Amino acid sequence: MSFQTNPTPVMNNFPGLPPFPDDASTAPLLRLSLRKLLAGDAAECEKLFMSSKDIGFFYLDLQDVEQGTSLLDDADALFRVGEALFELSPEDKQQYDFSAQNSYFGYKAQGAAVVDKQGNLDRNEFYNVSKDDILGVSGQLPAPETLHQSRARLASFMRGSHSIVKTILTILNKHLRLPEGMLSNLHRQYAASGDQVRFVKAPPQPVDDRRTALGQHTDFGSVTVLFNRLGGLQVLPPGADAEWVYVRPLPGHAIVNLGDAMVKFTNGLLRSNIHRVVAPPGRQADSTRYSLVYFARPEDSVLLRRLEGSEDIPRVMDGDAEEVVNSKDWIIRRALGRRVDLGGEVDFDKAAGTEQMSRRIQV
Ligand SMILES: O=C(O)CCC(=O)C(=O)O
Ligand SMILES: [Fe+2]
Repeated sequence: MSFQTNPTPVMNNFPGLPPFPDDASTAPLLRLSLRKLLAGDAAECEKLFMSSKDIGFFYLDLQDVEQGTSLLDDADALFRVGEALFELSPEDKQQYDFSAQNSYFGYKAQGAAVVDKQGNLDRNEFYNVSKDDILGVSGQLPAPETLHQSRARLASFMRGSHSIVKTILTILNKHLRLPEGMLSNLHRQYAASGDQVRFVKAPPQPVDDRRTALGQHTDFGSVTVLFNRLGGLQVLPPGADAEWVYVRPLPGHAIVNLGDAMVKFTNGLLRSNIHRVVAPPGRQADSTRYSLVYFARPEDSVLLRRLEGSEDIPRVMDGDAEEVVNSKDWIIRRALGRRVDLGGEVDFDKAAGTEQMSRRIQV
């Protein structure tokens, strides 16, 4: 297969879905090429570092290299798996909610979590599939037949996404001037971690009652690779007067963003942007919205704190010292802390991540 060397043209809309409205305000995210990043193109790697510091979100063009097109094929296949998965009856799906066992893998019904301090409930359902389960690092969780049949596809998608995450981490490692391989070694594919695929479904909302489907948050882990097709994802740019803007989905691209772990490792040098999901804009609001996500997280036992070994990473000031938590506990607290169906009181702030730092508001 041959690939062009110029940036691939952007196709604005997904065939078969209503278009994203041209008048919606959108985040000006950079569009990076996976092929160039893999080739070590200096300008492209610099753009990756800048985006990771300023916004913490970018598009990754997957169309110009085989590793990218095969990930796009896997994502297409898994979109179909996601549709079938959520067709199961509510009772069938509920059997796979493992939150009572302190696990965030498996199913989360719509309305099982709060989206804000006022206690409004979410409007999407999830199914979280563990990387360790699919790649044989841990035992297998019970799962619906649809997922059993898709294990090979899930494994391929997980390996492909993980490999892209490693490419990103290696570039960031170099630009941060950390000892060689440091970030990568905290994210070994075959070590126990909270890495997961998430299937998401949000049905169209009533015309007179459109609300936030997924509350504002920063992602809990290191790097997120996201595929969505309808608008609705919004980011909050830095600064006190910032207003929410949409991230326009682009065919052939993943949306990549950094999570809390990267903020903690770099004491705020890299940014994990606050984002949320609202009803899709314009004519898209009447369609069912699906997304597919790969969340890469540090290995379970990794402590989330400033990494040693680079003068470029700001020192933690006296008085700013934070509680040090390992990756596993951090994710459990964040993932389950806003669930309303676990019998306890929900303390919205206790389940927070690096949102406050993400705002970049000087106090
Ligand atoms: O559905 C999306 O576009 C984003 C989902 C998301 O932010 C998440 O699951 O953490
Ligand atoms: Fe997210």
